Amino acid sequence: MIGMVIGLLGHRRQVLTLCVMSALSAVLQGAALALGIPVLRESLRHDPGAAARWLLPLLAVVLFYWLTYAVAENVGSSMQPPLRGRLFDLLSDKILQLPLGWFDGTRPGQLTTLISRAGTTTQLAVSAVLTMSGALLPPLAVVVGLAVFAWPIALTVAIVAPLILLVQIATTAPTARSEAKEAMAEAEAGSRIIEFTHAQQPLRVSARADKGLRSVEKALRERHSAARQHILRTALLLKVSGLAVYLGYLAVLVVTVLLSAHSNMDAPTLVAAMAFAIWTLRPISDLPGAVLVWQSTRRSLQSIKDVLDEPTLPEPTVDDAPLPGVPLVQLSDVTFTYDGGTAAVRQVELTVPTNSMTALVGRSGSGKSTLLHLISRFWDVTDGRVLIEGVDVRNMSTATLMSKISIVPQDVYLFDDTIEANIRVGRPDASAAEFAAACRRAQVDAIVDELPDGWQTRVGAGGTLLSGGERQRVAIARALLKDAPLVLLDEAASALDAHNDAAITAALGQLRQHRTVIVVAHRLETLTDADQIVVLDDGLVAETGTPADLLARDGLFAALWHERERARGWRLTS
Ligand SMILES: Nc1ncnc2c1ncn2[C@@H]1O[C@H](COP(=O)(O)OP(=O)(O)OP(=O)(O)O)[C@@H](O)[C@H]1O
Repeated sequence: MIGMVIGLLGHRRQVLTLCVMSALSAVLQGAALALGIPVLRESLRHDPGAAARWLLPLLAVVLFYWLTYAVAENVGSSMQPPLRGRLFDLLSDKILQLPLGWFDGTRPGQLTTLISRAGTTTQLAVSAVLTMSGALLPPLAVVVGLAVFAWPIALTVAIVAPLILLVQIATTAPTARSEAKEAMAEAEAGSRIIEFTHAQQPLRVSARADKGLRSVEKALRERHSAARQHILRTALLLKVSGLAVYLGYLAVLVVTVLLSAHSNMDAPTLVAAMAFAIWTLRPISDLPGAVLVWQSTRRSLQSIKDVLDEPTLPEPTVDDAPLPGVPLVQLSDVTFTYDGGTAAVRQVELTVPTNSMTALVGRSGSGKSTLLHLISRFWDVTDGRVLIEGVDVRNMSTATLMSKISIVPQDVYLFDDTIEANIRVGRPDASAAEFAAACRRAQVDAIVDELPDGWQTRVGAGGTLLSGGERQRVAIARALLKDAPLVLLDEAASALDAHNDAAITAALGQLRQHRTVIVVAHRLETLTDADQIVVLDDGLVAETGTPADLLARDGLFAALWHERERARGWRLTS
């Protein structure tokens, strides 16, 4: 684990100083106790002079012990903030480098748990070093001391102590397993509770709230049973290891009795040796707890290491220069397969002329969002090339690529901050006039008029104070303010209210005036307004053309169009 801490977090000198000082102080603690053996023996012999002669070295060892322990503790506590800081730095740097696609699914939840536990992990790693050395080394030093005065008793301890350790190791392994199982059950129960709170609306609408509750109850029951099993195993471990230690005491007593009968060792030597031998076995009972802490800290460090080892997308050292006069976006023979899945998009050819609007259409799962993600390099293509201004996105730094793209996702995430701060994320140094113009064009000022504190209204975590359509308008204002040449927009799949629908149509109209827009289109207005429609079917481009051409062709687009038209009760008039 020490190598892992150094490998992950550096601070080699402090970590090694901590280990050396902890080990030294533990050995000195044992030596101080070992020096107590002759003091006790000479006192029992009523020879205070001889006993006093041992007191001076004893005092020197105690002082050194105190000094090294103080240094170890000081190093341990003073290295906590830098270790924790380094861990947060590493994790946050990694978050910035990980491909955006990595954050799909359950990973953000796991990352949150890791980050929230990171502080405790470094603390536990340091205290595990102190506890382990304190439990192991002093008994060893005392055994060496015992060997000088009463070797048969030292030999007994040297045989009994490893046996006690073996018993403890045998009982610690299942306890470690039950601890890991409990941690997993706890994480699962946490996820189920979060899911249950988030899914209240659909659950109640479908009158299935009890079903959601049942899954929470099941997870809680499993967590309860895992916790119970862990408590039982821990109790058993403590009892069995306690019993092993008592049997060890008994062995020392038996050997002492045998020595009193069959050896010429005097009573003071026997009593002193026996007392310290019994003491030697005591700290061994602290070991199981220390080993459990050691193992769980190791597991936490391993999870952190796994995240840090996640592959990042390669970054070029120098960006390729954009080519003049080429279409803004070109996809050439693009195929992409998610880990372990089948190809989500296949052999896609797509040209998006500068300052045009391209609408991606297709049934659910046909690959529309995947195409948007590949253009913004959430992932690298499996085959083919994505070109922006004629440059392969793999030959562009993330900063350059992101300066060219604004993304308006379907589920817009807003920070728990004011509405103004959320829009200014697009371009923090925008002037007041630029900010006002972007908000007007995205029709956000109409939203703000209704809010209690105007632009300074806080929108809540994720933006829950606003409706989905309003959040998209805020994201469009961000995109207008950022002024990137390419806007990738994933329209909300669910129907918007009439007011938001009209506002989004107007905002999109503003966006497309000076920018290239690629939109995953769910609304008929967007389809009518698009310069080009690309219809995807099971990852393949099935049709490409203007809305009128495709309707005339009466193929997949026409079928999708009529489905949506029926759903809205609309009819194409132009
Ligand atoms: N992160 C992922 N890991 C694995 N498979 C994925 C992932 N995201 C999407 N897929 C799969 O890739 C295929 C294309 O999905 P994609 O989300 O691009 O389709 P879509 O047309 O945007 O669908 P929708 O309209 O429902 O959003 C689907 O089969 C989907 O299950």
